[in-house]
Amino acid sequence: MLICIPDVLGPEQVSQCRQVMDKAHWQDGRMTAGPQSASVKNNMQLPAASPEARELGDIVLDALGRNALFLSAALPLRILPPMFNRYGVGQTFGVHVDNAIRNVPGSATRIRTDLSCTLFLSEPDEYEGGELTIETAYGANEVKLPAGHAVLYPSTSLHCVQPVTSGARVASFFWIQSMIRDESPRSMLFELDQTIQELQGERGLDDPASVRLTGVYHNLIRHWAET
Ligand SMILES: O=C(O)CCC(=O)C(=O)O
Ligand SMILES: [Fe+2]
Repeated sequence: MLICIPDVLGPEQVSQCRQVMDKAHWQDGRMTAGPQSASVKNNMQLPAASPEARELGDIVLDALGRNALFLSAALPLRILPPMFNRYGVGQTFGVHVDNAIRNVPGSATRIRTDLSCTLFLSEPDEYEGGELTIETAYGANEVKLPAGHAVLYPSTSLHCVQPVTSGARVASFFWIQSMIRDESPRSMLFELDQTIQELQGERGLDDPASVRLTGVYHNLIRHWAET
């Protein structure tokens, strides 16, 4: 399942991020890639330990923690510190799958990457190309979203970033270990949660059928979740 999450950051937060990124020192993106992805990766990144990456990462994490759609879709257990990338003209990231396990920089903690997320920080009219192409069972999806919007997709998917042919594309990207390891139960829980919220909107929070369904939702989480 591929989910677009609008307005993770508002316009002021996007411009705050952009100002910090404009002044930051960038490094070759291959520094954080495994051997297969390094061979197809050609972009720039903010060093993970840099003050800029930490400052911006906190803004993104804070926004994610308040985003009901993100929380419902990802059911996050751990989120890796957000990273930031830039593709100038001619830069691209060829087809790859993200590493299954990643170390949290500067700690012994490792996370399993269940979900990958790109939060767009450039407006679509600032660059040509640069679509994030995600392969799904139903074909390839090309994703290019307004600045401040994010796409969440299973880390099991093959994906690539098309070459940028004019302008530059900046984004935040990060990985999530979900409380629900597998895509299929996670998607069902998301559907159920969204449906319950719709029912509650129509019938009120104390509608008996919605209350029973809310019970089912939590009991399924109890059944499936790793904490
Ligand atoms: O830039 C993007 O949208 C995705 C980056 C990516 O796939 C990666 O760093 O593994
Ligand atoms: Fe990737």
